[in-house]
Amino acid sequence: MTIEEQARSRGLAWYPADSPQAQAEAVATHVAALLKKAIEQRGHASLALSGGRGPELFLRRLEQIQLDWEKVTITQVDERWVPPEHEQSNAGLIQRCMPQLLQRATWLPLYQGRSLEADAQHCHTMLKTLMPVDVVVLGMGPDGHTASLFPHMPKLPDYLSEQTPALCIAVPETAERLARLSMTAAVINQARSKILALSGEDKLQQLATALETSDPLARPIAAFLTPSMDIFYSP
Ligand SMILES: O=C(O)[C@H](O)[C@@H](O)[C@H](O)[C@H](O)COP(=O)(O)O
Repeated sequence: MTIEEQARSRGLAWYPADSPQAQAEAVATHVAALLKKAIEQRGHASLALSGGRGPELFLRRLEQIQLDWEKVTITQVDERWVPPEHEQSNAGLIQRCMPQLLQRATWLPLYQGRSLEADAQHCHTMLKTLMPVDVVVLGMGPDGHTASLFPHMPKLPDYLSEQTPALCIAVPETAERLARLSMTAAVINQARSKILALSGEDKLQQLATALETSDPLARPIAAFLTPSMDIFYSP
C-alpha cells in the first residue's frame, strides 16, 4: 500500500505537490478557504501555526491572501521559550513572514517572557477561551515529533491524551534543544481542521512508519493522524 493509500484508508486527505513552492501555495489557499468558511459560519476564525524551518514559504504566501483578517485570531502550536528577536523564535519567524497580516488579525504569541511555567499557564488560559481552534497547521520533525511533543519525553502519554487537563505545557530544555511551550493533544485533536505539511523523503518515510506502527510514544505525530487531517507533501 502506498503512503497515500495508507493515509486515505485512515480518512486523511492527501495533497501531493511537485515542489515546496507549490506546496506552500496549496497550503495557504487551503488554510484561507477553511478560515473563510469559519468566518461565514461563525463570524470569526482561529488559526494555530507551527514554526521550524519548513513553513516560511507558506507563511509568506498566506501574507498575500485577501481575507477578513480582522475576524481571525492567530496563535501558535508551539514556541521555543525565547523572545521574538531570538533567531530560534517561531513568533519571530511568523512576524517576519506576515507583518501586514498580523497588523489586522488578533495575534496571540505564546512567549510572554515571565517564566516558562507562568507562560505555559497563561497560554493554557488563553487556549481555554480559544478552543476549538478552526485550523491547526502542524509540521513534523525528522524524529516524528510534532508541536514540541518529542519521542519518549517525560509525561508524553498524558500530553497525547485528549483527556489531559493541560492545554499548553512547559517543555524543559535539554542538551539538544531550548525550553519550549507546546499545545497538547487536548487542543490539537479538538481542532475543526488539522493540516500537516512536510517535505522530503526522510520525513515521508517517518510518516509512513507512523501510519503503519501507530506508536505515538516513538513518533508523536501518530497521535494526530486522525480525521479531519489534510496532509500536504512535497519532495
Ligand atoms: O518549533 C518547532 O520546531 C516546530 O513547531 C516543530 O513542531 C516543527 O513543526 C517541526 O520541528 C518541523 O520543523 P522543520 O520544518 O524545521 O523540519
